Amino acid sequence: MDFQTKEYGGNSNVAPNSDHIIRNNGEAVSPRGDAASKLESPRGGYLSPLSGEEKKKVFFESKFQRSLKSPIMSEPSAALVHHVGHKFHEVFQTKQGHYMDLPASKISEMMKSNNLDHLLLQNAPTQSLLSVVNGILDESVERKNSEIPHRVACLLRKVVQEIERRISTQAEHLRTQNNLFKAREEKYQSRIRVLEALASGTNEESENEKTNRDEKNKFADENLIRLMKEKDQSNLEILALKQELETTKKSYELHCLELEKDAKSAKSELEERLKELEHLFEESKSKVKELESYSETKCQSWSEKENSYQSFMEFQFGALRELRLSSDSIKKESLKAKRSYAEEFRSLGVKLKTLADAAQNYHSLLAENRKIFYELQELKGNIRVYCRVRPFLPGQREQKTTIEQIDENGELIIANPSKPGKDGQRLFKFNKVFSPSSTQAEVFSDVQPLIRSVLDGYNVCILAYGPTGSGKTYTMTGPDAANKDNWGVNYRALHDLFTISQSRRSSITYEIGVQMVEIYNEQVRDLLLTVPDASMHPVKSTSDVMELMDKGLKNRAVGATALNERSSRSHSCVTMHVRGLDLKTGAALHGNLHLVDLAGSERIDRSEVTGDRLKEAQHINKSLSALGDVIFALAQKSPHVPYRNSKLTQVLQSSLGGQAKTLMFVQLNPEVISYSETISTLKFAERVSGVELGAAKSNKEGRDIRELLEQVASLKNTIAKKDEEIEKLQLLKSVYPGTDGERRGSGSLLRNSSPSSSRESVGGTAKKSQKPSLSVKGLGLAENAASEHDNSSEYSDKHYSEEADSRQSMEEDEDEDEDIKLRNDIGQNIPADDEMLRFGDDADCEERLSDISDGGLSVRTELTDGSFENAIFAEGQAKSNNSDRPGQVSKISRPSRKPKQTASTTSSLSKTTSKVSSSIKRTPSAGSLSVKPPSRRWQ
Ligand SMILES: Nc1ncnc2c1ncn2[C@@H]1O[C@H](COP(=O)(O)OP(=O)(O)OP(=O)(O)O)[C@@H](O)[C@H]1O
Repeated sequence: MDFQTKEYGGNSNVAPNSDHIIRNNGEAVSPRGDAASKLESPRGGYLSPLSGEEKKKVFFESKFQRSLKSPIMSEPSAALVHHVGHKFHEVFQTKQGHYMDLPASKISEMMKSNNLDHLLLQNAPTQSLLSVVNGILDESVERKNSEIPHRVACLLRKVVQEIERRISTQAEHLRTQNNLFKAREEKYQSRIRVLEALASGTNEESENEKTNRDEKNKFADENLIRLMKEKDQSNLEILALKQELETTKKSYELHCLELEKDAKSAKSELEERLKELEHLFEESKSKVKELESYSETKCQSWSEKENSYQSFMEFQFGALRELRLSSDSIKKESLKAKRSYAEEFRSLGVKLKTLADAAQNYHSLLAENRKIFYELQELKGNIRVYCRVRPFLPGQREQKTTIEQIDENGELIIANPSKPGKDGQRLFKFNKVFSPSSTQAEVFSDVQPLIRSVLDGYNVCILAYGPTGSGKTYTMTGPDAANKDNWGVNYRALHDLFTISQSRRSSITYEIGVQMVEIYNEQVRDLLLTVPDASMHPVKSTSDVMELMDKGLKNRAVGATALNERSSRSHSCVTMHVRGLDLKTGAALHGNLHLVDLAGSERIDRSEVTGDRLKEAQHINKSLSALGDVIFALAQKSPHVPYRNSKLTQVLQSSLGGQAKTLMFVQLNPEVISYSETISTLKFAERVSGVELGAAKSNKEGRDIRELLEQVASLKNTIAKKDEEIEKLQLLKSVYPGTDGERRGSGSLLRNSSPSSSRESVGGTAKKSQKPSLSVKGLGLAENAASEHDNSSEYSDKHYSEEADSRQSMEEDEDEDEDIKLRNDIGQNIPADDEMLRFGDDADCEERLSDISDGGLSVRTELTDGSFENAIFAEGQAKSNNSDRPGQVSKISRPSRKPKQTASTTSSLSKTTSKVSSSIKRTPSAGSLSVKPPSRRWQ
């Protein structure tokens, strides 16, 4: 039975073939799926315009195909058929043509209704089943015995049963279809009948109507074709959509697979994570457990601690209670003690007040006493000596110094670099010592009162003495291109003079003139003019003076030495002449101010000079030596002072020996290399500070010396009274220890003041003969000395009369002869470069003023054999010794300046003197006698 052939029987385009099956989409496909055997669809690309019958057939066929696809047909879908058929062939044709050899197990498996092979059987295409049947039958035919094994028979039966089942199903379906067709046919028949009736009823209709109907039919046919086409189109679209759906399904499946894969990997990941988390959870659990146990132990220990603290606190509270009790009692005790202390303090306060009052009294007395002492000093006229130590210069590498100590009270300790320790130290005392750090302003502040006294009619002389490069010019003038801050004494003094004179102009009118000379190689030169006479320049202001001074400084002879790059090779002297007129009283006054920058006192061997420089140095040293002689003579109160020995001493005569106020700056180099120079300079300075010039006297009219002496006497009485008071205060203070310093101070002051007053009575105010001795005409320096007699002379009158000159020169000649003799006798003709050292050498014999009392002076002379000899001079006695110079204590132990009184002619000298003289003979000079300054001796 070939139902498919039957179905396609009417289609001329399709060759009915039992090897073809109908697919779901209506295509006839060979069971092998061969594309070449693909049947062309009646609605395919070969579609031609169909007749009405053909259209009906096509319509029918499509319906039939749909019914074949319906679930009534047990034929599986084309894809399934293809798949299952393939599988089915695999099962049965693994050994082609050997159905008989199929294993029994396989066949029995296939028999089982739930087995896969059974399913294969059920779903296999009918053609395949038939080919199996045919195959089996062919095999049995081929085999001679035609025996079919039981298992194959069973299989055959099964296959046949399946075919039967299908056929019966198909038959059933066909019947149903047939019935359906019949019903439809009837329906169409009735319609046809209706149409025929209609057609017969309209036979009479006109030909036109027939044409119309034909047209309508034609139109309907066309519509049908169009619809059919549309339908085909729709079918194609549906097919495409289906295919699309298939591909979408596939991609969806793929996507699903991917998703599934992702989900699987995510799942595995999550599972791993979960495992990890579980692991962590486990770990945390164990940690929590650990922590719990730890906190438990902690809790235990804390509770233990709490207990112990509790007990400790209780103990502490107990102790605190006890402490409070004891502190209360201590408080009470302390209050008691406080009260008693307050009581004691009160009484102490009362005592202290008494003491403070006493101290205040003491201090005022002290200040008063000091003032009196200074006044006395001024009246006494000692040459003031200020020492100034130069700092190390920039670039000076050697920083070792000989300056061991500088005290405010004017003490200076010099250390010998070759003798370390106390043994190598030497103490000097001056009015003031300025350290290297002292400023120009500080230095000037100590000079200022002297400068001011010039305007009151005093003569003032300020000298700078010291070795080369020690800062003499710096102190007097200032450094090169100095500004106001580092102006030296000169500029400041002049500035001060002008400032004060201006401030006093309502009561006194002043005229000021300036001179500037230098002494170079024993010649006096005017620095302001090129002529030898010193010119006097009236000046109106500081700037006038500064201009003149700058001019003068430029003219000054300077040269380089090994010790100083720009060494002053001359002594320079700036002199200010001040004349004042009191507008109220009509009194006239005149004062002079000498500002002297001495040439450097260098050792020739150190300065390494030759030729002209050597000559300069020799002159410088000679003049300084002459200055030393004058100082020595003044210190010794010698009746003869050798001013005439040098131009320098002549220029300074009035300042050194007159009633001028004289201040000497002793400049020191701090370097170790300058040690011997320093010592020599200091020894010289020491001598200078011991020189008494007598009371300074103002060159004011109507002022009498006697008044001053009376003043001194009354001052002495006042000092004596104050001393008594101080002694009383000291006694009072000794009751309250802790004020020793003051007591000591007072003591020292007592020691200073008392002998000075005594000494005053001896040394007193020596009135010295004043001789105008300067040969330089018009210099006016000697005017100071002659001022008492010269008040009426005109300011411009600078010349002394011929008569005076000749008289003076006779006297000077005598003095000079005497000096030369003396110098020859006592061996002073030592080399000029070493002359100043005469004052520095230690004497074998030392004269000490051991005790000074009001009535006289006791001189204690240390003899060479170590014994001492005392000589006491009363004021009268001294006077009788030297009627010209009352109170002078010269020639006690000093060898006579006369040749007959020297050590070589000892016959006229006393035993003591001869002893001293013989000791002096052993020293190179008479100047080696050491006369200590009063300030040092009295300590
Ligand atoms: N107090 C000081 N502060 C700073 N520098 C100083 C001081 N004293 C001196 N000097 C410097 O030391 C050097 C030498 O000083 P100065 O020329 O004044 O010495 P001097 O004693 O006048 O020398 P000479 O005798 O050779 O003329 C200069 O350069 C100077 O500026």
